[in-house]
Amino acid sequence: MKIAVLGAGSIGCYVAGCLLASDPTLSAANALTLIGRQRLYDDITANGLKVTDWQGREQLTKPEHIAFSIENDSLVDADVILLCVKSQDTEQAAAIINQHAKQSAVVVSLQNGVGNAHLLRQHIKQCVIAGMVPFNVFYKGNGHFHCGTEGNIALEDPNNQCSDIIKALNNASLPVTVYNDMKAVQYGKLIMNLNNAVNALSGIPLKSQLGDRQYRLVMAKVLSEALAVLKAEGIAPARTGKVIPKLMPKIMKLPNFLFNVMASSTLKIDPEARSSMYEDLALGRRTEIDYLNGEIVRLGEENHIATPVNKHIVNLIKQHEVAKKGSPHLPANALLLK
Ligand SMILES: NC(=O)C1=CN([C@@H]2O[C@H](COP(=O)(O)OP(=O)(O)OC[C@H]3O[C@@H](n4cnc5c(N)ncnc54)[C@H](OP(=O)(O)O)[C@@H]3O)[C@@H](O)[C@H]2O)C=CC1
Ligand SMILES: CC(C)(CO)C(=O)C(=O)O
Repeated sequence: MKIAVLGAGSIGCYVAGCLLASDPTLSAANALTLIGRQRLYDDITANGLKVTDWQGREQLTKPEHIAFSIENDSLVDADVILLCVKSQDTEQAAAIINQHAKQSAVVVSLQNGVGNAHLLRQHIKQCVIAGMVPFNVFYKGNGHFHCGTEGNIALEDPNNQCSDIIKALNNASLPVTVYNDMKAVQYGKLIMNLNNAVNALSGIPLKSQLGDRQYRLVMAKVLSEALAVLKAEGIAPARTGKVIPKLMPKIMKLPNFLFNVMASSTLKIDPEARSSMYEDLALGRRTEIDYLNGEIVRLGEENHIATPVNKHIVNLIKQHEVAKKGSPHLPANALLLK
């Protein structure tokens, strides 16, 4: 099996680093190629790929064992394409797959957002598998990618086309759970991802942000709006972490001492972890806001349900995307409409 990671950033490099470190035959057979940008090409071909996690994983793959390409035609012989670009780049990635990949390749979307697999199916002929990555990965520089939270990768596999990649991921200690109803899983993850923007605007690590009741009260409002909208759409988001989505607003409202008791058993999170949207603001990149809180605003409009807090958060993120000055470090009360 030849694997290509299209969009080698935080998730792509972490997954690739775990796969390469766990199976030396992948690099010996040139069976895993990362396709990404010059910036990470320069870093990884100089420093190698180091993957660590909050539970003590520490694996290094040396530069000479890594195939990193900035050319899209490196997709040509891939049997499995792990698609790890941001949602706003999916359509362009589909065009690249159309141009360069084999018809028999299986394209696995490891992206956040609920529409990527559907969009891919509209544009490419290859088999598309919807996936979901529950854990957080943060790029620390010098080829180092750190995973700061827990969880199994979720995949669908209706026609048993993923057994080899699932085996490889499991072997790399990236356990996979196969779901029949990925739509519910993706909406469950969307619910979790509504915190990405709050975290990016706060500018503090996820653990500190969730430990602060004022930010949690913002999240309670964001989540209540989202759950009302999904209910109107007839979507029951699956539980993707330890907490049932519909209980989340209540949990967010708990006083600190009760929240901390609950979090100590359900929320395993590295003190340094931050959302991918924080990283996007920090690096002056476009964020996925339109596909996360923006999706709730869109569904709210379709169902005539007001989503003022999500709307305000979408506007704030867009404002700070344009400013390109990183996180604005806003206090919680600035995330609520006056
Ligand atoms: N980071 C995290 O903790 C998590 C992220 N996710 C999801 O995973 C997906 C990927 O996120 P993440 O890894 O953080 O994103 P990154 O931005 O770190 O990685 C994506 C990389 O792909 C590059 N890219 C985009 N288009 C192409 C292309 N056509 N050819 C080659 N490279 C390309 C981007 O470059 P450029 O910046 O120049 O566009 C970027 O370097 C997102 O949907 C995200 O929501 C899911 C769970 C956790
Ligand atoms: C932090 C996490 C894991 C959940 O919100 C995430 O998906 C992201 O950073 O994009």
